Amino acid sequence: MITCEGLVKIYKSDDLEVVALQGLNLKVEDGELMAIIGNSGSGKSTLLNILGGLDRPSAGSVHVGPWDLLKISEDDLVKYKRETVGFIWQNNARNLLPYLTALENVEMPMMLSGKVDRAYAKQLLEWVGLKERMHNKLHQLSGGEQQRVAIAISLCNRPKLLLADEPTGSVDTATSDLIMGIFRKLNQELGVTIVIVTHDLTLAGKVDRVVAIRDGLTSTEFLKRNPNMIPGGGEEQQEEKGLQAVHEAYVVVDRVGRLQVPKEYLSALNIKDKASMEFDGERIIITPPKSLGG
Ligand SMILES: Nc1ncnc2c1ncn2[C@@H]1O[C@H](COP(=O)(O)OP(=O)(O)OP(=O)(O)O)[C@@H](O)[C@H]1O
Repeated sequence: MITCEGLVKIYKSDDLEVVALQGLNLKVEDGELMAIIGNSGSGKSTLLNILGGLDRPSAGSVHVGPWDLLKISEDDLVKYKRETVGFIWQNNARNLLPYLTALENVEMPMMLSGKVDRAYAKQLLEWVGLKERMHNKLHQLSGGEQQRVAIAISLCNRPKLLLADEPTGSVDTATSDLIMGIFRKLNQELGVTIVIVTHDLTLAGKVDRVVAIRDGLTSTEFLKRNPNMIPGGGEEQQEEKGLQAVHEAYVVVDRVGRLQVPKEYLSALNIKDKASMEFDGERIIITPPKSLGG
C-alpha cells in the first residue's frame, strides 16, 4: 500500500532550513494495522502529512497504491485525498461542529462532496458504538465520544488508507482501548490499512508492527512475537515493560547497508565521527576508533 524510499522533506523559511525527513524508508502492506512512534520533532507528523497529501515531499519517492505522491498533479491530489485517505487528528475540534448532532457532523463532509448517504452515516456511527447518541448535539458528547464521531467522519469517503495522528492523545485509557478496538475491527472486517502515529506505547503495543522514527529516519522496527495475540488483561504490566514485552526490536538496515546507532550508545563509548568495525564471523562489532583511541 505504502512505499517510501529515500523520502526527504525540507522546510524552508527565509534563511532557515529544517530537514524533517532525511531519506526515510518505509513499507506498509495492504491491509496492515501498524504504528509509528518517535520523539517530538522526529518527523512523524511530517510523514503523515505527506502520506495524507496535505504536504509535498522535497525528494525521494513515496507511493500509496497506484499514486506517486511526489509527481502527482494538483487535480489528482484532490482526488487522492477525496477517494483514498481518511484522517484522524488528536484535536478533533477542528473537524467537528458543536451545534450539529453527531449524525449531521458525519453527513456534513458527505454533503460537501455532493452525495449524502444517511444509511451509511448511521452505519458508521453504529460501528463506532454511538448508535444511541447519534441525535445528540456534539457539545452533549464526551471528549472520547467526540473522538469516535471524528473516526466515523474519517470513514465517510470509504478510504482504503486511514491515517491517525495521536488518535488517543486526549482520551482516558478506557476510551483509548475502545478506539483501538474500532481500528482493529475496521482493519479486519473492512480491510482498511491503518497507520497510527503515537507517543502512547500502550497503544503501539497493541499492533503487530511498530516502526520507530529517529531524526527523520526509520531506526527500529518492533515485531510482535506472537502476531495473533490480542492483548486482553495484564496490560498495565505490558506498559511497564514497554514495547519489548511482546515485541522483538530490530534495527532497520536500508538498501545500501546504512543503519542508525542510538546516540546513547555512541556517547557511552565516546564515539564521535569515526568508529572501528570488525566482523568476527557471527557478529559485527563497533568500537571507538582503535588507532586513535590511545
Ligand atoms: N511547517 C514547518 N516549518 C518549518 N519546520 C517545520 C514545519 N513543520 C515541522 N517542522 C520541523 O520539522 C521537524 C519534524 O517535525 P514533525 O512535526 O514532523 O515532528 P513530530 O515527530 O510529529 O513531532 P511531535 O511528536 O512533537 O508532533 C521538527 O524539527 C519541526 O520543528
